[in-house]
Amino acid sequence: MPLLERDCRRDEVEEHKKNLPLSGEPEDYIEAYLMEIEELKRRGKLDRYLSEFGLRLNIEDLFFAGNETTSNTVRWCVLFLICHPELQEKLQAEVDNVVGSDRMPSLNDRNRMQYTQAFTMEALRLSHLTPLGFPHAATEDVEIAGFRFPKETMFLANVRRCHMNPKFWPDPEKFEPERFLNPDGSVKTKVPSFIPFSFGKRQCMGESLALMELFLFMAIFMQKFTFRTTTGLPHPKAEGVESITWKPPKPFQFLVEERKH
Ligand code: HEM
Repeated sequence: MPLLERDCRRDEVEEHKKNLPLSGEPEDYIEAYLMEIEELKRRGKLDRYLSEFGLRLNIEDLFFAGNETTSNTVRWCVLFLICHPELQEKLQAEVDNVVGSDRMPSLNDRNRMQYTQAFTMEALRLSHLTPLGFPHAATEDVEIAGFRFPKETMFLANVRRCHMNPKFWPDPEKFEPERFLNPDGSVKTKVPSFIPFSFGKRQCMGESLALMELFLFMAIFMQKFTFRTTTGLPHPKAEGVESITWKPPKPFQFLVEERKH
């Protein structure tokens, strides 16, 4: 039996099973899933799509899809901060104005912290963490724009090309959060050629969660710390590890200084 099938997340699921049967609202995803299995079993309607093995794979998927992506985007954000100390000052001014230093930033502050949101979006654009998205295959023969694609043709979303296309992004290599702001300072909601979470039926399920997390990371970092290079000079260039599937930033050193309010 493959290792994944035998061991993956078994302990978490077994731990949750000790709380069953539950009567009230589920407290987390695992409880909700297990309760649904129980309910379908009771009604004689359990099919092969819901199972404990499926649950364990789902948990593994969520950890994989949500963990590396978000943590690498935070690393990109820190790298862009040390490349652009002047933008870091703008972010700090925004959090100081909106939140101050007596309480932690929260998601309720998000709508009033447009520059922080725009900075994060620009980091997502320029890092294009998944340069070609994830591969998908046609489930049947299709014709698109006059081209015929047989069943099982592999399709890739060219995220890198969309994010670096000068038609949509003048001077595309430049890190410029203002691209994501309307003239009145509000954040743009529909941005053509911006697909960090891909698009269509299989687009990232964690997009809203990721944007919430990234906002909180940036707002809290900027309230509490200043990030600098070890030389005191701006970091020369934000470079990633070049690969067609995955683009984390190249390793870099930095100093974290606590802000005195
Ligand atoms: C900055 C953070 C993130 C980025 C850049 C990102 C990006 C992506 C991309 C490009 C895809 C592929 C979509 C496709 O197949 O066309 C994807 C899929 C997915 N993401 Fe994310 N993601 C992020 C965070 C998260 C988080 C926090 C979660 C959940 C905890 C998550 C869960 C998923 C799942 C479950 C899928 C598969 C969706 C499916 O195949 O139907 N992601 N993500």
